[in-house]
Amino acid sequence: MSKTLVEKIWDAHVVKREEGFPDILYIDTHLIHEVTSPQAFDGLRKRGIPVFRPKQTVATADHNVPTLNQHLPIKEELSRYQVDMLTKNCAEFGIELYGLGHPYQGIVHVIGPELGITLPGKTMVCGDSHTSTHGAFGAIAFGIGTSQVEQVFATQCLLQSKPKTMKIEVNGTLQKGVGAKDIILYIISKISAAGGTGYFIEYAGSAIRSLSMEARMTICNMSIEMGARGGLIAPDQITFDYVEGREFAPKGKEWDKALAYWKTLYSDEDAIFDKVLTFDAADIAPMITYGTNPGMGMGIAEHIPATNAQPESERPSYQKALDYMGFKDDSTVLGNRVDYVFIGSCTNSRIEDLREVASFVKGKQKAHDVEVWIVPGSKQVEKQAKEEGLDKIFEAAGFQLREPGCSACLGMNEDKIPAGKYCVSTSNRNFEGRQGPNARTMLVSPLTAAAAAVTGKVTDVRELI
Ligand SMILES: CC(C)[C@H](C(=O)O)[C@@H](O)C(=O)O
Ligand code: SF4
Repeated sequence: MSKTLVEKIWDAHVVKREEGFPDILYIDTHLIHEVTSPQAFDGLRKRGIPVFRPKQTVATADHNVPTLNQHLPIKEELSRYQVDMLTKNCAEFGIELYGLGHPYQGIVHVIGPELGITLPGKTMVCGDSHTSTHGAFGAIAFGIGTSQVEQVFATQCLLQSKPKTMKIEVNGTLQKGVGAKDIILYIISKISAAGGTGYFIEYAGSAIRSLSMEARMTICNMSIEMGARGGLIAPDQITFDYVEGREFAPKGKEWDKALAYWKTLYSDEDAIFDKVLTFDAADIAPMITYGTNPGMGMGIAEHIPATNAQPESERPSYQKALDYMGFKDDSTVLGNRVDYVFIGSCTNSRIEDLREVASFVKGKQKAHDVEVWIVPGSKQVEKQAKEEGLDKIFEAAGFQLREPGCSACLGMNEDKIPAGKYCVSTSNRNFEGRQGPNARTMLVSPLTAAAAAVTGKVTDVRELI
């Protein structure tokens, strides 16, 4: 029987299936961080049980870490406590930790791929919604809650019912100045922040196939922002080339064996998806969000949709979102003031993102009243950026290159955007207060963020390249 890619990987991991019950699904890799693991460790302690397969668990400190002076003790008390707890728990339960100061430390969804921990065909979970990022390799990767973290610790399995499948095809060629972030913001703006609810999404089509691994990660990362359980892309030569030689990737005979299996990981020609959507890459412009969920996005030169054009029941919340942002319906955001530019997060903090920004700003200066933060996704990205001299370009432009962590993606550490300020951000969520109480977030691509940094206002990057 023909199968979708999700079905192939899922079925290969079912330990037990019983009619009328969720499957018992084997989990190959469990990633953890300081926010969603403490209660799960406490649960184990209360029950007096160990982590069943600690070698299949990897930990990092990312959400609560400062991005300046990481060698000093963490100033915020709660953050320090969270990070200390993770260190203590990992030591007690025998889990490898890439904590502050470790050369592999970084955002959990950045370090998995770069270390070769993320591989095609795997099942991967983390107590974090953006675990979908790892799907870029053709893995089933999804976020879980803290009680499920405890379940995986104890059994290396999860009770899960098989998701519905959706295929999203993007075909054709992208316009100049348009990248992966614009593709995913465009898709979410078309199907809404709830449009993927209940589905596992496979991204396909020529525009997706032509993307680098890092760009594919940007796409899969935001699957959760349309409510999907996860997103993935069938592995191909681009995937294999990326994985080969990485620290924990299979080597020698193991590599050959793995590769032979990975080459079987695609949706069969006549596989049936529960839903199929198709988009044309040429229709996608540089995107920006104007509201308080990632579905409230538009081409940067368009006008904010009219409140009257919304379904009547949604008008009050639509208007509330625009009020929060200080925007009027049917107006443009082009030229709007920008106070902060944040280039970072598990969506856009990898070396290609930094290179793209650097090549745009080389020889340019940031606008004087804008604060620009570049936060690499990991120590390795930071190191590489410096080796390539990107730090010098950022410095000359007046950008601040900080140390790795989730940073201003969410207000859980010292990096917060002040109330009322506008932040053009390469992160993935623009919820009220996400970047700090009353901060206003506009989600964009790294290139659009770089353009805003240089002009000090919302700018159509197509006019500058
Ligand atoms: C803190 C964590 C649980 C959360 C998530 O699950 O996504 C965070 O990473 C986020 O992006 O909001
Ligand atoms: S960078 Fe942002 S979205 Fe990604 S894991 Fe950290 S807080 Fe969540």
